[in-house]
Amino acid sequence: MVLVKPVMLMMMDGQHSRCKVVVVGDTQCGKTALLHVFAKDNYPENYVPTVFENYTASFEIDKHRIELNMWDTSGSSYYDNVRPLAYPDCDAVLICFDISRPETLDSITKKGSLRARELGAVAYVECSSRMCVNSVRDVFHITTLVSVRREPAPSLKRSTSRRTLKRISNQPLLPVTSQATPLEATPTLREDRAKSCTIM
Ligand SMILES: Nc1nc2c(ncn2[C@@H]2O[C@H](COP(=O)(O)OP(=O)(O)OP(=O)(O)O)[C@@H](O)[C@H]2O)c(=O)[nH]1
Repeated sequence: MVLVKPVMLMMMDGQHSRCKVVVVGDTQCGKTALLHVFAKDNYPENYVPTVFENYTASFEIDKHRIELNMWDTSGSSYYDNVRPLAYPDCDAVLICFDISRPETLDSITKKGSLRARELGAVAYVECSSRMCVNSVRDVFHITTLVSVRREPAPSLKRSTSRRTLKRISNQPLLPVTSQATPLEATPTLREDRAKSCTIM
C-alpha cells in the first residue's frame, strides 16, 4: 500500500514534464512489484531484496508528455540511514504498505491509528500488483496528477484504468482531481482485501 505526499510541482518544460517519485514502505510490502508492473509490465514472482533501484516510464496526460523517474528503496531497517539519500528533489513520495499485514502500516506511521491525513498525504489508493495492472497504473497516474495540481484527490471509483485516466486527463491541469479515495473517506484497514494494495 502506498501513501502519496506531493512535495513540489513537477518541472514543466513546455509540453514536457519530469516527475521524481520515491517509493518507500516496510520490507516485502510490494514496492518493487508495484514498480516492475508499472515500468516493465512484469510481475516478479520471486522476492529479491532491494537496496536502491531506478525505473523510468513515459506517458501522456492532457497532451503533456510526462517522464516519471521512480526510485525504489529498501524497506529494511538496515538501510534506514541511506534511504533519505533518495529524497532530495522528489516531487512525490509513495508510502506503501501491505493491506494484509497491518504491521507494515504500523511501521510507517509508528502508530497504527494514523492515516493518510495525519501523515500529510493527499490521497489514498488501493491496488494489487499481482491481480490488477490497471490499478497499478492508476497509482502512478494519480501520483503524477496530484504532484502537478497540488490539491486533494477526488472520489472516483475506478472501473477501468484507461477510462478513469481519460476522465482525469480531461480535467484542467490545475487543480487536481483524481480517482483516488479522498482522505475523509479513507477506509480503515480491511484484512480481507488483496495483498499489496496501495494507499496514496
Ligand atoms: N499476492 C501478492 N503478492 C505480492 C504483491 N506485490 C508483491 N507481492 C509479493 O510480496 C513479496 C515482496 O514484494 P517486493 O515487491 O519485493 O517487496 P518490497 O517492498 O520491494 O521489499 P524490500 O525490497 O524488502 O523493501 C514478493 O514475494 C512479491 O511477489 C501483490 O500485489 N499480491
